[in-house]
Amino acid sequence: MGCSKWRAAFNFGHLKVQSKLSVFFTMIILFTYLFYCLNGYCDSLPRPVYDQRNNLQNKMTLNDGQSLEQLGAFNASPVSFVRELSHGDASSNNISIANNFGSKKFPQAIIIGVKKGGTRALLEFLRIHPDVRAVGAEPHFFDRFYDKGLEWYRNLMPRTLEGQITMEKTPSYFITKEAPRRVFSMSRHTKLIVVVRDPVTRAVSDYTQTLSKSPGLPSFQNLAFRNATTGLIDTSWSAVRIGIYAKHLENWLRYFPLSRFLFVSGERLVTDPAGEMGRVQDFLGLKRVVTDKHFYFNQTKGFPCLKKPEGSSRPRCLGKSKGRPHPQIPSEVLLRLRDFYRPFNFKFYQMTGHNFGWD
Ligand SMILES: Nc1ncnc2c1ncn2[C@@H]1O[C@H](COP(=O)(O)OS(=O)(=O)O)[C@@H](OP(=O)(O)O)[C@H]1O
Repeated sequence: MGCSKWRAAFNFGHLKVQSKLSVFFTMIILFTYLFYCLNGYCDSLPRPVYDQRNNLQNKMTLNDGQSLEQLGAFNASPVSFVRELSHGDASSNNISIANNFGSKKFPQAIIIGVKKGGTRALLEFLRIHPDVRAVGAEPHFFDRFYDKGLEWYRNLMPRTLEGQITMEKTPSYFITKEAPRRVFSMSRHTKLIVVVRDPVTRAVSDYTQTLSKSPGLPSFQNLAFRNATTGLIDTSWSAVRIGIYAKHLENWLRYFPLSRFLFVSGERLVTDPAGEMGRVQDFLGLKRVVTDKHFYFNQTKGFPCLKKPEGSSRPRCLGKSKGRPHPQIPSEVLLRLRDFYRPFNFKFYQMTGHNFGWD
């Protein structure tokens, strides 16, 4: 009797130890999995079936040039819990654990230019929209990293749910010869946004940026003129070349109809951000969620800033490299440059059907 009581007690104790051990091991497995995921390795786990299908579709895209939408890749279903690393630029390098569902899709809309036009402002304003998800940093896929392949590109994208738009911005696409053909072969339905700004101011802005990195840079006029006495403009200088918008647009129009483009005025993006954002949201087929309620004019910065940027409840202006004071350039130099751009600007107004009022 006494013996069997001990045996029962021992068995019971044994069971308790066993269940404690199994709880302990389950916890270890769970924590290891969580740790694994938080370090971003979940993506390297075997892919869900839909992903393999997309991979196949990508290969088909490369072979026959058909768009992915036609093949149904944009209708991919939700995937498992994965940490999302926001690809923000240095100023918004925040890690979020949100957005566990959805899939990485090719961008349906790209801000392709122009450098110093106000592209960062536009992207940050768009990111407030709940139906827009964008890569923060510039991927430079269609100009620098095309060799890495479309899968590499798609992997850079944030996850989106059905109805959300994936976006990126890389202003150098606009002046890259191969970019139109490459974007077209990804999807001919891609919406293209170009933020344009008075090419003279843009050139000075471009020069200011280079000067901030290389203080020993020759003067603006030294770089802008091939011959100072004749006033011949050096079109090989990128700060000048980028502003010949008509020439770059011609290259894009070989692949995309005008209806696929939206030209945003860089000037109006500063003076009337809500108005310009209304046009952008209409073009993207989005509800007009971003309105004048989202902006306030920051007197110190001299630019509109966001009351509530994406992922924050505090007002925020763009970083110091946006809205920099420009060096004083002699007025005759600016006038000469303005004369140089005039015919190109008119051609651009004709091509786009929009007078930007730079002349
Ligand atoms: N809201 C707001 N805040 C700050 N800056 C603004 C804003 N809206 C437009 N801009 C103008 O954006 C210019 C920089 O353009 P980008 O963002 O296209 O530059 S870049 O090509 O990505 O380097 C930048 O050029 P600079 O003034 O020469 O610095 C600004 O004039």
